[in-house]
Amino acid sequence: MTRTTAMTHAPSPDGPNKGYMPGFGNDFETEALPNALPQGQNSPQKCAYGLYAEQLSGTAFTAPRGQNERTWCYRIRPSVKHVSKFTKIDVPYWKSAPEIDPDVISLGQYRWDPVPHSTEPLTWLTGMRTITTAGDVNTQVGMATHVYLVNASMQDEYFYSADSEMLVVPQDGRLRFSTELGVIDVEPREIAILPRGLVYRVEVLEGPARGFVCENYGQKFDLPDRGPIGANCLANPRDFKCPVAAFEDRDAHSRVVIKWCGQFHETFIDHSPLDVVAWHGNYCAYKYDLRTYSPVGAVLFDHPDPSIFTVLTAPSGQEGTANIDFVLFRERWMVAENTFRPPWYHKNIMSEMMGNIYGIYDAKPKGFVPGGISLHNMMLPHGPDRAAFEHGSTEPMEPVLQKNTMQFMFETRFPQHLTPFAANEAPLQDDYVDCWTSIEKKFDGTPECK
Ligand SMILES: O=C(O)Cc1cc(O)ccc1O
Ligand SMILES: [Fe+2]
Repeated sequence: MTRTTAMTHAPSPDGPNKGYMPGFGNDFETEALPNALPQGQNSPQKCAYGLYAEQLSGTAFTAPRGQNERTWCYRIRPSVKHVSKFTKIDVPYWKSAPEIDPDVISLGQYRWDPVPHSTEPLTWLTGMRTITTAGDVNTQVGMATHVYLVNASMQDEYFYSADSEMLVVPQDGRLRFSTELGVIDVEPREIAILPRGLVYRVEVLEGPARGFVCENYGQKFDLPDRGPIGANCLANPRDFKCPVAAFEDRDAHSRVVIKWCGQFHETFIDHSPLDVVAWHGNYCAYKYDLRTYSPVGAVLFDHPDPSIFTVLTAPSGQEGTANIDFVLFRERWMVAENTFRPPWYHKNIMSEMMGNIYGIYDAKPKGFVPGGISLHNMMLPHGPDRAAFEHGSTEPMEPVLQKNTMQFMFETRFPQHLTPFAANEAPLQDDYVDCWTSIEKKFDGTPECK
């Protein structure tokens, strides 16, 4: 995929983008101090303000031009000054693949109530609760899904994941990600993407905060090709927002935690590592407002595959078979005639993890509540519950505005394995499969539709 052009200046903080630069995968440039960014070259002998030049490579140097991502940072100290000796630490609820517990059965259809907020202080690190893992973090394939419960800000504490790109889907509360490349604030109905290797601190703007995370071990999320849909709709590139440069020149005893090959390590330094004064490049953190997603669907009959609602896709190397698809079910008109409009019954080679951001999901009018999760693993049958089937097969075929609805799916080609937390501690609904038990046999050998 070929990327679009550069923003050459930061938008006004009062303009429509309020401190963010619009565009997906753009080659951005931004500076928090005038003329901090060298022009015409990356590595001058001496940088302005005594800054150090440093490259952050998000792809192999030789990745094809359309995929090649890197950012040049002009910073108060090189990153190597932001680490000292590493010590391994325990972050017991944050798991990585392969994590296959012999006592946990992942084969099944599962649904959870929202994981309750905690009364104990929990940060982005201590509040991460892994639900499933898939693939292998060491070979950079697959993913993990998490619920985060955050009610405490990180103070003089920073984090980066060498393992993964993190897709954050808030469901409750508001968070601030102060990153090396600038500040991203997110709330429910928005998402944030934090690239592999980028250092950040997470603060609570409005708590307690809860949401979902997809930790992508593989190739980065990209916009899906639109095929015959054409140049517009679904997620439009200009609605992705990347922060302008912002830096901290602050001395304080600080802890940096690094996730690396599934293990966590800490190191202590005497200053804030968020010291990038200016940067240019196309490897960056960004956010996206899910309300700007323009769904396209069937306008006459039948129910298309849910891939029609893909927001972002992370390729796996096999064309058309994603490591992860991030799919959004949002408000839309249902107009198909002579059609069973809810999702059809289904057995899928891909594994479907779903979360409810708000409202009612048409296949499950009860039980799949905001903050809740469901998992329909590889080749396990699922579909509308009895109430949804009865409604969908008898409702008048008039246009219906499906209101108050926003759910998402992390769909992966790899089977997902439940963590012991998901199986034993999280509020698993023991009776989930009963939602299909009372589906009637309607067949009686006569040809009439029942
Ligand atoms: O609810 C699900 O399982 C997700 C889903 C939605 C849809 O519209 C069609 C198929 C599908 O798997
Ligand atoms: Fe499905």
